[in-house]
Amino acid sequence: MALFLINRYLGDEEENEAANESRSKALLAKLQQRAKAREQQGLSGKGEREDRNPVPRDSDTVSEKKKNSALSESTSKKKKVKKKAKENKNEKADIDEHASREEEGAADGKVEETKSKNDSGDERKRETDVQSEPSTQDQGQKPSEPGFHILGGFEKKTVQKVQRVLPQWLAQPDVIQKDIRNNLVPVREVPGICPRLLQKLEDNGIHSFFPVQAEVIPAVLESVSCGLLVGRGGYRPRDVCVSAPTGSGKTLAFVLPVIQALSKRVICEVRALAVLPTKELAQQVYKVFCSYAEGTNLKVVMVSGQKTFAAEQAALSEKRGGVRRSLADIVVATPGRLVDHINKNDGFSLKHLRFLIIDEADRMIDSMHQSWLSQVTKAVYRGGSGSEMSIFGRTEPGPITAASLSIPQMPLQKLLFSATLTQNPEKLQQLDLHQPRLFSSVHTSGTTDSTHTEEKFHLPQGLTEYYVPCTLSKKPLLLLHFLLRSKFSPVLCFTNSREAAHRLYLLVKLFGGVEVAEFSSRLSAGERKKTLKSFEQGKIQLLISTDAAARGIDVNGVKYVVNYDAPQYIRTYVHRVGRTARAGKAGLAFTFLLGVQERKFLQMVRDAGSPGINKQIVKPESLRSMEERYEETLQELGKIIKEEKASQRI
Ligand SMILES: Nc1ncnc2c1ncn2[C@@H]1O[C@H](COP(=O)(O)OP(=O)(O)OP(=O)(O)O)[C@@H](O)[C@H]1O
Repeated sequence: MALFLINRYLGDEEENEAANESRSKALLAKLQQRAKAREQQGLSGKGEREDRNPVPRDSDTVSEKKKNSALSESTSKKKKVKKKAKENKNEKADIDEHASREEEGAADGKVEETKSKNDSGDERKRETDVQSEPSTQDQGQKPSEPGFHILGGFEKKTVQKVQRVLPQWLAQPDVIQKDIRNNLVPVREVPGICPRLLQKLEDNGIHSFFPVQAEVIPAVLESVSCGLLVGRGGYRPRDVCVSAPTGSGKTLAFVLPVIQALSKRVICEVRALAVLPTKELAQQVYKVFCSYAEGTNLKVVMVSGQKTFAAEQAALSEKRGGVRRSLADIVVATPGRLVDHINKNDGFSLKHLRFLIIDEADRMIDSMHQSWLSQVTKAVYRGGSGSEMSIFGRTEPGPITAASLSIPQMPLQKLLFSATLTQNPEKLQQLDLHQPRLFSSVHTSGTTDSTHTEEKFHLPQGLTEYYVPCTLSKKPLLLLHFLLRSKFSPVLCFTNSREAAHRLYLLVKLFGGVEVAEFSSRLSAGERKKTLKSFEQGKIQLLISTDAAARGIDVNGVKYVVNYDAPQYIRTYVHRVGRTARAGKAGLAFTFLLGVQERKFLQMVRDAGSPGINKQIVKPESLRSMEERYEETLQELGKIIKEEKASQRI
C-alpha cells in the first residue's frame, strides 16, 4: 500500500483520464497477453527443436561423464530459458513502447497511463515532456524511431521570460516633479547660489526655479563645495544624468552651477565643455552661458562651424612670446567641429577640463560613431601618465587605491541632459559614467517584462494632444483650414523630409493668405538663423520644418505644433510637440494621421505614457470652399517643381 498519495498535475489530460483509463487498461491487458503468448510460443518452439534434434548419445560413455553432461545440459537449458525470458521481457517492453507510440496521436494521456505501470518516474516524465510537445513534430523534427529510447537532454524546455533588471541608479532616480506651475521654488530658497547670480536671475525676470533646476543646481554645486579638485569626502564627484520634459528649464540647470563653480578661477583654461548636436542649439546654449557669465572674468567661446576654423582658432587661444594662452573658460561646441579642433588646433587644450556637459544626451549617444567622446577623453588625459605628475597632471581614472588618492588630480565630471534620456544601460555604458546619479521625472520599476521594452517619457503638463484623421490628398487643405479658418498662429509644422517641407512651403505660398517660411538643410546656417528670428518676432505665421527644429529649439510663443507627417519614433514625437507648451505654458499639438497609420501611432503614443490624445475631426464640408483654389494651386505647383528640377535646385 502506498504511504503517500502523490497527485500530479496532468494538465488537460486529467479531464479525459476517466475515459482513457478503461481503454488503456484494455490495451495493456492485450499487450501483456500477446507478450505471454510469444513467450510460451518461444519456449514450446525450443522444446520442439530439441526433440527434433536430440543430442547424439554414445552408449559407451562413462556414467559420470553422462552425469556431468546431463548436469551441464540442464544448466545451459536453464540459462537459455532465462535468456529467452529476458529477451521476451525486453521484447514486451519494446512492444509496449511501440504500441504506445502508435497510439500517441489517437488518444492523449492513454500512453501516459500505460507507461506509468512499466517505467520509472523519470522516464515517465520524459515521455510526458516529449508527448506534450507536438510542436517538435510540427516544426519539422522527426518523431523518434519506435523501439529506441530517447536519451536525456533533448527534450524541449519552456523558455523562461527574462526579466530586465535596471541598475539601482536607473531604477531609483531622484524624482523631479513634472508639474512646473505648482512646484516653483523661489530662487532665494535654493541653497548655495551666489548673490551675483541671484541678482542676475532677478534681472532676467526669473524669480522662481523650475523643479529640475531646484533639484539639479544644488547637487552640482555640492560636488564642487570642496573645490574643483575633489568631490565630497575627497572622492571623485559623481556624474549627473537628468531626464526631464521638454521646456522644463534644463539649460539653466547646468549653466548656473558651472558658471558659479568656475567664477573664482585664476588662470583661464578650458574647464567646461558643452556639446550639442546642432549649430542652432549650440547658439542657443552659448547665448545663455554668455548672459550669466556677464560681470565675471569667464570667457565663453562657441565652436560650431558658424565661423571659419581660423576665426574659431583665434577665439580659443593665442600665442604670446611663444607661450600658448587659452582665451576660453567655457566652450560650447558641436561634435564635428570639436573633433576638428582637438586634432588640428595645437592651441586647443582640454587638459584642465572639469565639466563635460552633454545636452540632448540620447541623440549624442546615437552619434557616437563620430567617436567624439573618446577623442575628448584622450585630449583630457593627453600626456598625463609618466613624468608629468604635478597637481595638473591627469591620468585616466582607474580603481580607487591609496596610491591613486595620494595625488589629487582634477576630476572630469559628466553632466547629461535630455527629455528622452535612454534607460538602456548598454547605451549609457558607452559614456563611461562614474557612480552616476539620475534625476528623472519618469519613474520606472526596477524590473520589467522583457517583451514590454517601451520607454516612458513625460510630456509637458500644459500640452493638449490631438490627432486628425485624414487622406493623403486632403492633408494640405487641412493645414490651410487650420491657418485660414481656425486662425492658428504661430504654427510650427513638421514634415518627414526636406523635399516634403519644400513642396508644402511652395504650395501654401502659392495658395496665399499665410506668411510662411521653410526651415531645413536646404537653407544655409545663416538663412536658418534669420528665419528662426523672424518666426520668434511673429513675422512668420507658419514655419514648415524638418526635424532640424524638432530638438531643443526654444522659440518663444509657439502655440501650435502640427505633425503634417506623423513621426515614426516616439522620441521624435516627444521633441516635436515639445516645441510648444514650454516653461509651464499651454500649447496644442495636432498630428495628421492616414487611416493606415492610426492604430500603430496611437499605440506608440499611449505606450510612451501620453495622458491621452484626442480625436479632432474636420468635416469635408469645411474644406469644400477651398477646393477649387487648391486644384489651381496644385497645377501651378507642378510647373514650379518642374522648373526647379530643371535648374537642379530641388
Ligand atoms: N526658472 C524659470 N523661470 C522662467 N522661465 C524659465 C525658467 N527656467 C527656464 N525658463 C525658460 O523656459 C524655457 C525653456 O527652457 P529650456 O530651453 O532650458 O528647456 P529644456 O528643458 O532645455 O527644453 P528642451 O528639452 O526642449 O531642450 C526657456 O525659454 C527659458 O528661458
